[in-house]
Amino acid sequence: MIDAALTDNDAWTAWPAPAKLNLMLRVVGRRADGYHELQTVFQFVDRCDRLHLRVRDDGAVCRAGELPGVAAEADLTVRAARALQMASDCRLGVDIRCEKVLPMGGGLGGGSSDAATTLVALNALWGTGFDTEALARLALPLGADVPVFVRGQAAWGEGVGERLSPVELPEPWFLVLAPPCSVSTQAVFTHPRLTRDSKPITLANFLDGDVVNDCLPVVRDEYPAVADALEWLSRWGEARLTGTGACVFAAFAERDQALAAWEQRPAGIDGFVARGCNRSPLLDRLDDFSGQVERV
Ligand SMILES: C[C@@](CO)(OP(=O)(O)O)[C@H](O)COP(=O)(O)OP(=O)(O)OC[C@H]1O[C@@H](n2ccc(N)nc2=O)[C@H](O)[C@@H]1O
Ligand SMILES: Nc1ncnc2c1ncn2[C@@H]1O[C@H](COP(=O)(O)OP(=O)(O)O)[C@@H](O)[C@H]1O
Repeated sequence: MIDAALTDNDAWTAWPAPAKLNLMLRVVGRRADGYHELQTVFQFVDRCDRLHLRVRDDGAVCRAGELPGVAAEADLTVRAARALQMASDCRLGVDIRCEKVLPMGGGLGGGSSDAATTLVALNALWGTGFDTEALARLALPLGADVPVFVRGQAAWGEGVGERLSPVELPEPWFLVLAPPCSVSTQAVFTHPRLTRDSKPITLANFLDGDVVNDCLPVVRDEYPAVADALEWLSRWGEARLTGTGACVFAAFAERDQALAAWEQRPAGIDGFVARGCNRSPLLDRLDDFSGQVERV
């Protein structure tokens, strides 16, 4: 258990929950339960939601603040905290405030990342002592994308995204555009025209430039705002869809190039420029925190 000085009084701690990009995504099959078998490459970007956590000694898990359209009981941060409590018999509780920066339902995995950050941060704050493997197992029932955020390393993913192998990739700058529409992951995966039998590829094929996202044709046809954003972005480089969208992105060697493109964006579109990272900012924060605890 950590020192009382770090859990006392108004001791809020802040933790980053970064976005991910799917640098490619192939749908290679469908399981009996309806879930799809994927091949994907995850990389983080240094654009993050910020979670504020304050340990409580009464065991309650309370959300402080609102998240539009998400009831407290459905909030992935609350569900993650409860999952950790159940797995550990921990008697401590937490107040959770999420400073939302990432667009919701955009394929950037913000909700999944919030859940992963809650698991990792509370494991440290509550002193529950799970290792990364155990936390990743707790993460999967919360969502297919949660384990990669717990592990915090860019990864080649298979299965529903839970079979992960760390990869070292170039870390370019990305211009990410968030078209003004929301795409339902479930609607894409149940779409009759979704390709579900892509031939599996290898990491070497991906590194050689095979960066197809099988969800793209369906999403582009059904969501004109995504089609427009892709068309505009393709002036600057290879325009890709992350996950099931709606966000699209392109890579740039230099930050200034990405910012120059961003300056010329079409009116009414949101987005940001961020750096690709193979190591999640969450791991750096965890190292800082652990160093702090050791010094107390
Ligand atoms: C497609 C991906 C790629 O990274 O990203 P997003 O676009 O959502 O960010 C993920 O696999 C999404 O993961 P996540 O958003 O956690 O999905 P879940 O909540 O587990 O599933 C939402 C719904 O999508 C369908 N689903 C999801 C994943 C998958 N491999 N096959 C599916 O058929 C299921 O119908 C499920 O009910
Ligand atoms: N803390 C949370 N942050 C964002 N979304 C959440 C959260 N908790 C639950 N959700 C739900 O998860 C859905 C998917 O969110 P998100 O991870 O942002 O998108 P995506 O899965 O497309 O990358 C949201 O539309 C919302 O209903």
